[in-house]
Amino acid sequence: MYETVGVLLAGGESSRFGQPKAFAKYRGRSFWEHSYEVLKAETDQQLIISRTDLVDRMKETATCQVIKDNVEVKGKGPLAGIYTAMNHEKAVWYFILSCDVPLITKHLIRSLLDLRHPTIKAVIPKVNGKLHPLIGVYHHSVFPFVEKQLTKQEYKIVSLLDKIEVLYVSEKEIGVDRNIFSNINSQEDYKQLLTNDKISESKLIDLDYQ
Ligand SMILES: Nc1nc2c(ncn2[C@@H]2O[C@H](COP(=O)(O)OP(=O)(O)OP(=O)(O)O)[C@@H](O)[C@H]2O)c(=O)[nH]1
Repeated sequence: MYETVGVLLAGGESSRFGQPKAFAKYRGRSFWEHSYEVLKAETDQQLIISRTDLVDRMKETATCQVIKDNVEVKGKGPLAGIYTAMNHEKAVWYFILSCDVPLITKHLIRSLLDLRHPTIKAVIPKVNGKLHPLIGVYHHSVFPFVEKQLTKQEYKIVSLLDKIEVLYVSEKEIGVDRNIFSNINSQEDYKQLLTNDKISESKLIDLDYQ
């Protein structure tokens, strides 16, 4: 049994994005590869949970197992991905990470893992009052709660957080910029990401030039 398994959630419909967002490119790499890289650096083993039609493409690059959601929970959203991962690979802790946060850093993953404690079941960022349950640490004992929620067709992850002991931590407490939590749902979000990037890159060039 591993101490920490990094779970990359890369399934879902991407209906707001209009195409599988896991494969959108940012700085020369697919979104999912950005999440995979930080998990690989900070966890003992990694697992990617995705859709049947995307699994083969990810296997070309990933050096961990890439599996599809369990058939009985398929199409039920991120909670289904968490269920599939916990059911497939036994670990003490799981770092759950979505595939649509391309600014994510290893430092953030490590900082959240460092906050694990025997009396809590999850460590979740709360940024400017907004929860980020798909960038968080979960203890294995959360699994029965996940299972029960799916049985009751209660798919919201915030409902899960209401039932377990959670340590909420702000970006200020971790000492990171809130931009790294940006998650890309729509083409508008994506355009914004690329626009911001060009601005920051040009700023860097200007600074170098001075
Ligand atoms: N394994 C798995 N991952 C999922 C599932 N649904 C969403 N995800 C992942 O969870 C994260 C958040 O997904 P959302 O943006 O809420 O949902 P989505 O279905 O991808 O996109 P929308 O259709 O636009 O809501 C992303 O990393 C998705 O890849 C699912 O059913 N299974």
